[in-house]
Amino acid sequence: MACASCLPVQSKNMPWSHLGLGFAAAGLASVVMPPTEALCTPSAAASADTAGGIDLANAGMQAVKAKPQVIFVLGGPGSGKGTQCAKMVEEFGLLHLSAGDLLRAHMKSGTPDGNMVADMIKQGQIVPSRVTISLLEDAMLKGGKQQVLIDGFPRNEENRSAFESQTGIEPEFVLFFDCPEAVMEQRLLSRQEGRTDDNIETIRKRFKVFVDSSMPIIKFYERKGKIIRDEVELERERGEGIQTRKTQELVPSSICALFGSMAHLEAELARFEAELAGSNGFQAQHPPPGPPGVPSHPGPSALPPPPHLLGSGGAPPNLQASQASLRMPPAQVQLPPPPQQAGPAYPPQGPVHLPPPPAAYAPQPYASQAAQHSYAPPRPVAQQPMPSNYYAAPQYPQYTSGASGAPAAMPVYASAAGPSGAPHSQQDALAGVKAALEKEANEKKKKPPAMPRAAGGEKWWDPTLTEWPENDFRIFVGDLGNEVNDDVLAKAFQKFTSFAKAKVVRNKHTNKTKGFGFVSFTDTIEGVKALREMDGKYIGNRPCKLRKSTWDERTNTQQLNKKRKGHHDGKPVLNMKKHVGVLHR
Ligand SMILES: Nc1ncnc2c1ncn2[C@@H]1O[C@H](COP(=O)(O)OP(=O)(O)O)[C@@H](O)[C@H]1O
Ligand SMILES: O=c1ccn([C@@H]2O[C@H](COP(=O)(O)OP(=O)(O)O)[C@@H](O)[C@H]2O)c(=O)[nH]1
Repeated sequence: MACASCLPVQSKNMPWSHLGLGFAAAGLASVVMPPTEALCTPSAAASADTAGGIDLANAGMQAVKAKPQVIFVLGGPGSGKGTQCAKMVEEFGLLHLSAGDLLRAHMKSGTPDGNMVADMIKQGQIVPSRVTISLLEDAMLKGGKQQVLIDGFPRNEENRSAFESQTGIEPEFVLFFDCPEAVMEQRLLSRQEGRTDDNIETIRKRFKVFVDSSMPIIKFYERKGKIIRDEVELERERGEGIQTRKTQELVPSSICALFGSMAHLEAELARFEAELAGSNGFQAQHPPPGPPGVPSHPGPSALPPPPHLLGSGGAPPNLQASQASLRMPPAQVQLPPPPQQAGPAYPPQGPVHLPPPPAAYAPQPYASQAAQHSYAPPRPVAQQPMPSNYYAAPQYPQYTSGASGAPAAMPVYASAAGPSGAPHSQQDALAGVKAALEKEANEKKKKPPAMPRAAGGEKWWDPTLTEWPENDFRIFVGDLGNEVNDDVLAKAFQKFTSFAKAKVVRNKHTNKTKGFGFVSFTDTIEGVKALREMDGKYIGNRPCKLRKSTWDERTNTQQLNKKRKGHHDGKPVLNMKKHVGVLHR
């Protein structure tokens, strides 16, 4: 909570500017997010200036207002804003404020405003800005965090401009969950949170309001280059309607870029430059020159370790952990030969060659973290031998994109930014994220062959089908209890000598079993025998239901395409863009 004396000033006019010199400048915004009240005391502000032993004045840093860094999370009703925000909170420890939730809480206040809000929500209308913004402002102050996700706001132009003028805050970027209405409708109708607006009549009104009033906001931020769009990929899953995915890969890249660009990388770079231009002369700070003929170069930093390496005194545990999981081995930055004399004339100029990081350091997509607890433990960082003419740049959270581990943009040293090469704005970070996403999308296109699949009138490519033996006889096993896993299923069928593989199908997001699986046999006759013998037998604590899997009939490209009207040449015409499925049935 903010200190009492500051609060009235804060929530009215320029609420954040009095926070003054700050932790953002200390490079700690990305790592340490002290509660607002801590910053309201001169001593706390002073200690923030030197937190982690970094002398800001000497590092040549400028004071940065400690305004919250805001990410707007937008999308139609039911597009998954709340769901994905919860994941981001878990991953990055951000403050999540749902405008809708705040309004719903306000509804219960029984005040005239509260009653008005209740009516408007029931009608799917947008509540006047003054109400929503004051709720958001209060919640930001109370939340006391530097990075804030604002979910479901702004919903129209009036919301947007009022927020900006009232708080002085512009979003760093805007996550937009682009989801078809049919999917949103289905989700809202089964959301079952007892909301007065999750009925078909209001849902339709909300869709219209979204298109008429909120889409212009998306367009506005698109023009400013601030939109990060997450297009929903559809995937039909048995018994669970339409599922979507993808955000898990995109969001960490975006947030990572935000953290990186906002403060962390700037601080790292400032330290790096301060070191190079330091009054002691860089020869004194760096290791002895390399072998004859090899120009000497600056070595590892003599300055304090970067904040994310400070240990328990630094970041809150969730941030430490998530940053650790995003961390990469030190980049090797090839520097030009140093000048003859030390001094400010030696910031590194020209291009910097950053080798691609090993895939092992890619942040794990949420999907693969499903079975783990909130925070992935830091993975060990294998140090590579470093040639003597390389400089080990300080570690910082690298921009990696999703499971591919491909390096996302490196706006720090490589971007065409200011004279120091530092990223000057979130635009750089955003450009980095976009480049990373494009790269990732391109890499995905190049991914190893998947098998074509068709179900429910849709056709797509499914890479998981390649895990199975070729030309096998496969049985669909239904009615499995929750206790049946791959091992239990395998044990039930292992007595058949040509048994090859058993797999229980699980929800990618929750890892919960879907109650069915597949068993594969390399020999058809044995497969048929297993099918006859095992149908209705207990596996775990329930009798199973078996039938021959017809997956192969749906994976023959030529067959599929021949069936498709107007395509008789057998060329693949499946739409690969839409689906990356996990299931087969
Ligand atoms: N990827 C997804 N696949 C299937 N259902 C989802 C997905 N994301 C969210 N949902 C469900 O859809 C409903 C709406 O999601 P929610 O996050 O509340 O949307 P919003 O905040 O945009 O209105 C919730 O019941 C949620 O559990
Ligand atoms: O900034 C906001 C956010 C929400 N709402 C109201 O709250 C409802 C629910 O919004 P929420 O974001 O909770 O849910 P969504 O409709 O996106 O699922 C909306 O239809 C609006 O009536 C509003 O008026 N202003």
